[in-house]
Amino acid sequence: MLDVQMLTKRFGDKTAVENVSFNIDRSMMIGVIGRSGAGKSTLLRALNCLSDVTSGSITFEGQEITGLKGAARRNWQSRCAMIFQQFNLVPRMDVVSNVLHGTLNRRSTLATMFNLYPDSDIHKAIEILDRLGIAEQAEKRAEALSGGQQQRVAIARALMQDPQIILADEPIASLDPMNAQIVMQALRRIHEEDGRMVIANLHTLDTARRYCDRVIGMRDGRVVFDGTPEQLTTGAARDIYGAGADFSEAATSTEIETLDRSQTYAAETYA
Ligand SMILES: Nc1ncnc2c1ncn2[C@@H]1O[C@H](COP(=O)(O)OP(=O)(O)OP(=O)(O)O)[C@@H](O)[C@H]1O
Repeated sequence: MLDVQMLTKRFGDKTAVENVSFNIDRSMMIGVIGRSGAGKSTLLRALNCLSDVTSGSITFEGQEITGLKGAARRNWQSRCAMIFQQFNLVPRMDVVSNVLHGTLNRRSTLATMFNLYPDSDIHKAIEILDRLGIAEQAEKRAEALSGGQQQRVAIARALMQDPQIILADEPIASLDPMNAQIVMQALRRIHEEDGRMVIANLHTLDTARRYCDRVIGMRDGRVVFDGTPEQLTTGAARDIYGAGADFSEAATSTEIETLDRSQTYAAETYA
């Protein structure tokens, strides 16, 4: 499906991604982990053709992605929707209109200028919001929603494109543990129910372990780990994060685990 070979991206003297290779042969949920500056965002942006690569190749279902221009590039970008840490919604615009923005790639300039959306698209947008549990927020301005709700609006906007791949760049980094969990569960469901591939940059080890089928660990632009969550031992994590023997996994964990523990505790207490 997705094949990345010897991908390199330099910014002047700085090599952000260096000779990265991996092959994903079926749709799965993949977590990319590593320290700040390891090259995770640069890799995702290259996959989405948001920035040109220095060398190497990316192919999806046999099609070369690197170097795509114009309409071919836009077509690829609509097949692999991107979600960002800061949601990138239009704050003053209502939720449904934000979601409908996901259809921009396939609408005429005139329709876009006059905000003309076919009824079928509006129904689809509401269905997707409903699926993500936020249909009742449809008429509100995006800025009036919580961070977790805004990220679900961003996921809904991505789903409007009916993408084969969802690329999520630190999708939960700005969220509290409860909302982080809701957003990760939404991404997991989208993968399982729709068969879409999800590739998410994650800053926490426990999130990658919990939600992903495969984890790619990056350090200084290179892939230093590629395996299942079970293979991601403390020793492997230490390599990825370049930490010493005193490495503590807790340092790369959010409070999600704590939250789960307290939920289990509550469940046990009230059982
Ligand atoms: N546009 C740019 N110009 C110059 N250097 C850049 C640019 N984008 C990224 N870099 C550098 O490339 C390296 C990798 O950055 P990147 O943002 O991909 O890392 P990251 O793993 O996503 O980190 P973070 O989690 O902090 O976003 C960093 O050293 C960064 O400073």
